[in-house]
Amino acid sequence: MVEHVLVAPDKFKGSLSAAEVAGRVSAGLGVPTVELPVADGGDGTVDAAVACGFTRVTREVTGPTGEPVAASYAWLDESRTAVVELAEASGLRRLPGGPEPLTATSHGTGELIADAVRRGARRVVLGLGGSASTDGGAGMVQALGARLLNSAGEELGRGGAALRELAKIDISGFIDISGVEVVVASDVDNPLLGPHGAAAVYGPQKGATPEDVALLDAALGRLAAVATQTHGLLGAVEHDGTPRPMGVAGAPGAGAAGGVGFAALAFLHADIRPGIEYLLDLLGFDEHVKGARLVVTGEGSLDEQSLRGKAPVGVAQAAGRAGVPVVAVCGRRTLSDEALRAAGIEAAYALTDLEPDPERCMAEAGPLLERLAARVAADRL
Ligand SMILES: Nc1ncnc2c1ncn2[C@@H]1O[C@H](COP(=O)(O)OP(=O)(O)O)[C@@H](O)[C@H]1O
Ligand SMILES: O=C(O)[C@H](O)COP(=O)(O)O
Repeated sequence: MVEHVLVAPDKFKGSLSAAEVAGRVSAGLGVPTVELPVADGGDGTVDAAVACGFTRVTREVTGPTGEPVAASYAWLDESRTAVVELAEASGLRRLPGGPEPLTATSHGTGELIADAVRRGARRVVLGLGGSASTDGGAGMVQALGARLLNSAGEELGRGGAALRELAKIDISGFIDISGVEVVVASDVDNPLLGPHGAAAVYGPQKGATPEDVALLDAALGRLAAVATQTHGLLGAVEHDGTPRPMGVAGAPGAGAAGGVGFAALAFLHADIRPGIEYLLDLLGFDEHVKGARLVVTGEGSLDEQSLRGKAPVGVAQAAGRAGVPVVAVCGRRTLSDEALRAAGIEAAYALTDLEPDPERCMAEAGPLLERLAARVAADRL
């Protein structure tokens, strides 16, 4: 049998989806390939799951600003697994106008989870990243039946800032998730609070000013404190009687997606896993890499961030375990050859090597990528 090339890229954000990248690379290589578009839990995760055999389920849910949005999750009947990508319902890309750091909500993500649970999900994979909100997952758990109340017993409004008024959480109407395994796939390991927390680190990319960051951090602290006091909150008390949610607030990943990581731990009993590793398992990477002579991975920008658990490095590690060499394609790169080799990537090919004008690189990404892949083939195959 002719050994195949496994083409397993992430998207080039802003120009090509992961499936489009895989298609163009295959066309340019001109040899037998297996295409396995990948994702790390953030934008494009549902698309990657659908490309590897999941069914797309689309629902109208609440967007980050309260406007309705059509959002999808991916569903696999055999294992009754739902892949819910937070960015689909509650992502920056769903903001109809400018950012709304104080009031953006994760509500729609909770609606998608509820839909998957009603459909009979045994496992819900919740992919985090690219969120518009810093609400500690408040909207998500409200959509799942929790009531977040102020001292007058009134339901809190939308968004993170409202949590400053939180006095009580009533979970008597919470959806029954017994028998549902919830796994959070996250590419960040920040805690909920403080200088490395959700508001401080990711608030600014959602439009938060320094004052907003301070306010949101305090509001998230209030959520953690009230969650700790909430009698009967899932996972509220460890076996030895110590309260869980405050500990949970410090857990790596609790600060992902504006604190949705925290809510998933405290309310959904979730396990948090490194996004790309978990997704590669789910997409069957180890099966596909067997017998391959080369893996081609990639993403839009190969930079310092890539080294911190982004898809190409995760792919390179997994391919390395199987003894298969890896090269990467990208739109642009700032990493040196040495840094790439240390991460297990033998060489990287950038569109900007072919076309120095960044705008044309974005606009003509598809045809350029085919040409770039032909270079990879000439060098490597
Ligand atoms: N066709 C392209 N040509 C050059 N650069 C690109 C292209 N597509 C995406 N990029 C660059 O990649 C960036 C997105 O990075 P990417 O790695 O895809 O996502 P993320 O940073 O979210 O992981 C864009 O802002 C842009 O700078
Ligand atoms: O706040 C978020 O959504 C993430 O935790 C960080 O998102 P990013 O990795 O997409 O920047």
